[in-house]
Amino acid sequence: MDRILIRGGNRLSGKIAISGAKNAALTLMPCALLTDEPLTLRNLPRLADVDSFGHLLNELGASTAIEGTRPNDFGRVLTTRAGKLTSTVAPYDIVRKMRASILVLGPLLGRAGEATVSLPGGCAIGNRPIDLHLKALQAMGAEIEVAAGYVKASAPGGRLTGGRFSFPVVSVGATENALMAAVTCKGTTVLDNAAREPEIVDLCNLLVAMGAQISGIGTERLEIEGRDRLHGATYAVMPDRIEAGSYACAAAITGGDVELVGAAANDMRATLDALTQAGVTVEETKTGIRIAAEGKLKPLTLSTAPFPGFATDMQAQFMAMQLVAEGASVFTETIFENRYMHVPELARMGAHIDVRGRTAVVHGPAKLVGAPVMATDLRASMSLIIAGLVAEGETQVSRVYHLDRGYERLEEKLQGVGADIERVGDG
Ligand SMILES: CC(=O)N[C@H]1[C@@H](OP(=O)(O)OP(=O)(O)OC[C@H]2O[C@@H](n3ccc(=O)[nH]c3=O)[C@H](O)[C@@H]2O)O[C@H](CO)[C@@H](O)[C@@H]1O
Ligand SMILES: C=C(OP(=O)(O)O)C(=O)O
Repeated sequence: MDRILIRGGNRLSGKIAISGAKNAALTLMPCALLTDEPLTLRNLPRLADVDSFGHLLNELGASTAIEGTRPNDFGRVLTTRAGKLTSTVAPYDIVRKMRASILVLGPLLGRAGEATVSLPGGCAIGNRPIDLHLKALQAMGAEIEVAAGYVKASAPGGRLTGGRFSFPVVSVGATENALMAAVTCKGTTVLDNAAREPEIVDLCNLLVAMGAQISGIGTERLEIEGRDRLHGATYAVMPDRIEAGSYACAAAITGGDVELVGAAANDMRATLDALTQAGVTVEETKTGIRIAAEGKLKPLTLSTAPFPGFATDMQAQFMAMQLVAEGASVFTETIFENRYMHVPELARMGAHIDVRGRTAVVHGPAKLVGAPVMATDLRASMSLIIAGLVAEGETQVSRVYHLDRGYERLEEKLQGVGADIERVGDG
């Protein structure tokens, strides 16, 4: 199994190209199931999750063609055509690899009037139930049964009907599933307390490009007028705000000066505000965002929240960055119940972090020393890389398949700005 080796101490400087967003790609790809015409997505990142989603679409009868498969290509173009669905079953073998597979439920039900999707189960960061996905679809008339590890859903008479649903908790995935079903409904659907993440806006914009009628885009109330038919479209995936934020933390911890080329500042204000509060210079440039750090970082108090709040997907990377800040930083994780798995691994490198329930106190500054550490989930893995950039000696990160789910060519991008980092195989 591959490992990543980092020898700490290099200051990062230069430019990093930001890839298309994983979490947008994974909700745009299932939209191909909503039409018999081709859907072309540009700026698709080269990631394990994107490949798994392509396999799932093919399993359902779609044909996919990817351009830009040479090793040096960034931003692939994927054309998917689901002319005729040959199956409405998303099997366990594929779903277990990628939780986002649950996002075929809404579009399959909308287009075919039926869907059978394996329950995604929990994952390292929490239980992650899907009750709100199901309740939102039930509000559109879906009949749902959960048995033997599968969700079996059908639309009476073959078509969903518009309904009203208010999410008791903000859920990105449930809002996405509800939207993709609502665009096919007979009549109007109103979704209240909907998620407002930029990836939801990206999804709405694609659906509109496919002929959907949605008002309230970017707000917590979405009103969707169902359509008899959607058509194909060509659409570019938004830049990855979490990848950009991760490299911002990497640059800042090394006292570096890096331009995140292609990053969209409006999608990541809470991240940029937190960097500014830590004493990092954040400057919007013509082509992206410049991150420059000098001197000691200041401690932070951060609490995760749905957008526009501070993203849970940025918590681990900020925690790593704050290891070198002058004083105690306080983190509160409000979205997922088990998202501090990086803490014991960071402790192996010399970090002092106290966890009490949802709160973690980071006692900085720590003297970090390289160690063998284990990646436990995607963003936790990135926090180990960030700490490794300033640790004395060599840090070895194992289980790098977590990183490959969400960071396109991580080593290459970090090498390009001066990091001493490489991937090695066991053989
Ligand atoms: C592929 C993708 O886009 N993943 C993102 C998505 O995950 P995902 O869509 O799974 O996260 P949600 O926004 O749904 O989860 C938010 C909270 O709602 C709870 N919940 C969710 C659904 C449900 O039916 N019932 C329920 O109780 C969850 O347990 C969690 O506590 O948003 C998360 C929150 O920003 C991010 O961390 C993930 O990176
Ligand atoms: C938690 C994440 O992803 P997923 O929902 O795909 O597990 C993430 O991107 O940080």
